[in-house]
Amino acid sequence: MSATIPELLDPAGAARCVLWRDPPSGLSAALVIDDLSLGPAAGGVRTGAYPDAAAMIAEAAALARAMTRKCALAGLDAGGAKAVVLDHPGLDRPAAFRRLGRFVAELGGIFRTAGDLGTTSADLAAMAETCPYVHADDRGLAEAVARGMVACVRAVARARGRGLGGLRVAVQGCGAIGSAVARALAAEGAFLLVADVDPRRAHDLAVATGSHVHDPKDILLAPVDVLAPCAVGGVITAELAAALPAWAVCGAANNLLAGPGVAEALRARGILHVPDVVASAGAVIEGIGRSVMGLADRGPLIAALGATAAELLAESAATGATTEALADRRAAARIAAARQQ
Ligand SMILES: NC(=O)c1ccc[n+]([C@@H]2O[C@H](COP(=O)([O-])OP(=O)(O)OC[C@H]3O[C@@H](n4cnc5c(N)ncnc54)[C@H](O)[C@@H]3O)[C@@H](O)[C@H]2O)c1
Repeated sequence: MSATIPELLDPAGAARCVLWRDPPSGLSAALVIDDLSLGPAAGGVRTGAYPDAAAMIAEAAALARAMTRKCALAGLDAGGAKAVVLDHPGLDRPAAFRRLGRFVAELGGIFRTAGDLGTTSADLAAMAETCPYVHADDRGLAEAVARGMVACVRAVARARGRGLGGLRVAVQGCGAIGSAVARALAAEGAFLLVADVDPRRAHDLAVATGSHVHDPKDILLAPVDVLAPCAVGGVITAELAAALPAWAVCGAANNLLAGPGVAEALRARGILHVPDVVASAGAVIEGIGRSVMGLADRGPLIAALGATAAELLAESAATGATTEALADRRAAARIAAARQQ
């Protein structure tokens, strides 16, 4: 990748990028702060293998942009950010995450963080030893995502005159989020197929929820009502959108559409789509609602995600615009209003 750092960030936004290195622990990390118009920037720490620094920054920038939209849509006093940590054989995880915590603490609270794909509970606990701006209760955050997802899946079901009982849902990914989502949907009587590239995780979740394990290679094409991708992003491509048996897509994986034309491909086929910036917002509502906004009860904001999903679906049906475009417009309007104050 030969792009410069400014080219990797959102050209319309006021993004900042910080690179951190700590040779003794093997830490290499990038932070992108996308927007601070509504308050401190919120976003998790993702840990993964990246070919180079440009790839890390590009991923952080795309995820930070999505966090800005997510916070704005959820009514939070927060902007968006994302940190990514390079996973490699020389990474001393406890030392690296303690060091990362100190780096984040130096920012004085403009970046509020938690877990994300590939970052473990132990990593977060190590980070929280050195940083007061880490929400280390990843289980509580996953349960908050699950509550928001249930509200959004209920909204798509209602749009088809259905309830959650007997609804067939395919859940891709049985990690922190996929597990919590599957448990919550199973408790509401949904019929679940679950899949993970780690067969043990899928098996354990299926046993715990009374659901069925599906082959991870074709879970996206499973003959279900609702597809719920809860693993990696970019899984809904234009080709998949053309072939999808499900009549709705509602997943918590961040940036789950592979490109800008995919939302329209789904809409053109009549597939109901809840943008992941709405469906997955439970965690950031829980974290920011408590630590920044001082809300004793974050439940109403999480429940409101279902109402937002229903409004976007209804507006999309009435206007022909995609739910993704409508969500973008709402988020941009709230941020523009805040910038004028
Ligand atoms: N953790 C949070 O608070 C949070 C909040 C909102 C959104 N999200 C998003 O939810 C998604 C999952 O995050 P998580 O925290 O559960 O991560 P995780 O690392 O705990 O779990 C991810 C799971 O997906 C599996 N997986 C990876 N690729 C797969 C594939 N191709 N097919 C099937 N399974 C696959 C992994 O084996 C793992 O079990 C991510 O996109 C993340 O950005 C996370």
